[in-house]
Amino acid sequence: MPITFHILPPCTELAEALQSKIDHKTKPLGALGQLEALALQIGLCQNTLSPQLSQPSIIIFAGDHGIVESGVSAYPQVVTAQMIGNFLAGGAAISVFAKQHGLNLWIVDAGVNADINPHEQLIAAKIAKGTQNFLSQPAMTMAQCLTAIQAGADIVLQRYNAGCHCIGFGEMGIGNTSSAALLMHCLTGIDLSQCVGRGAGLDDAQLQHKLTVLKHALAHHGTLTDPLTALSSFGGFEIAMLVGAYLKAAELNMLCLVDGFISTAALLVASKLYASVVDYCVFSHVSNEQGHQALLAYLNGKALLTLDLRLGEGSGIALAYPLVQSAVLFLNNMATFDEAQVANKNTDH
Ligand SMILES: O=C(O)c1ccc[n+]([C@@H]2O[C@H](COP(=O)([O-])O)[C@@H](O)[C@H]2O)c1
Ligand SMILES: Cc1cc2nc[nH]c2cc1C
Repeated sequence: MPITFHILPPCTELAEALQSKIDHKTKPLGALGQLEALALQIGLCQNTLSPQLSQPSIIIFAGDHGIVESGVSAYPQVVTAQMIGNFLAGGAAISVFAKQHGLNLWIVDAGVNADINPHEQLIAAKIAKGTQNFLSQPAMTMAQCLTAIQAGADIVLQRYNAGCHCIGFGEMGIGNTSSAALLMHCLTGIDLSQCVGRGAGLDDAQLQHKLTVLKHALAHHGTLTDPLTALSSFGGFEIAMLVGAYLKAAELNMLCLVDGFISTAALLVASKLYASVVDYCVFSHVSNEQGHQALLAYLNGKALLTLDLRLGEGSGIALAYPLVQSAVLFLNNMATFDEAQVANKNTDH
């Protein structure tokens, strides 16, 4: 890959000590279930027995998609730019939930088809005003794709340097479930019909049309199995930036929170470049978008929440964040059997 990341699997040296710390807490062995696995993962990612969720942040990458002119979304393209206004004004679901949980929120213009006014929470990184329609040409050039990956990585490095060690990535882009579905099909081999869903809200007939359009796109490009070629052919600028963001976060040993279908498809691309990136990721929820469950299974991911969300914009991350917080808090603050003078499990029979 022309851009290099240095991603190692999390160091397992502390695994035994972390498990022992978890097992000595005042609870039946294993009784905190998935939170125990989460605490262990966070400790391993940060390589410490006492992890911290400093400056937890969500970054939303936004971009527009040329394929929208082929009628694959229930909503018009202009919604992407309008929702950026809503994010910045504090009126979107993610604005409300991020504020509820004390999460910093940043919005990245990765390639929205409009001029966006400067704002203190806006990061201007526009590659172009939307991608090309991938029905008959690549969505972007390879040079644009690499620039976007690097930009996503640079944005994460800035947050890291500002003290952030726990980060989640959301996305906004009318049409981007079409990109995600094609990426999933090309890189997993799962049948296209299993990867294509209703997105922001297609009816049955519209869903059939979307599947037909995406089949035509595949017929034009062929089933691309090289991750960067698939990404530049079918991706959005926001998806390419997400790829760079995940890879940089993993390189920096940051805990990475994953949102819904599109965010997970971007992680799939990243994992085909560097498999260990997934070890740094926590899957916040299973989206209602057709394909997400199979995609999580492909990545061996176990999601924290099943709430039938299909919103994107990092909303599942914000909702799952209190569970991540609870995992860290029990590991750091719960009493051991000795400290609380509680009798431990019988070992004499
Ligand atoms: O996160 C998800 O699982 C998810 C599922 C369906 C739709 N979305 C959001 O809806 C938009 C894409 O839907 P569509 O139908 O325009 O491709 C985009 O802005 C996503 O954030 C997100
Ligand atoms: C209104 C709206 C809000 C969204 N947020 C993320 N994707 C979205 C798609 C639509 C259509």
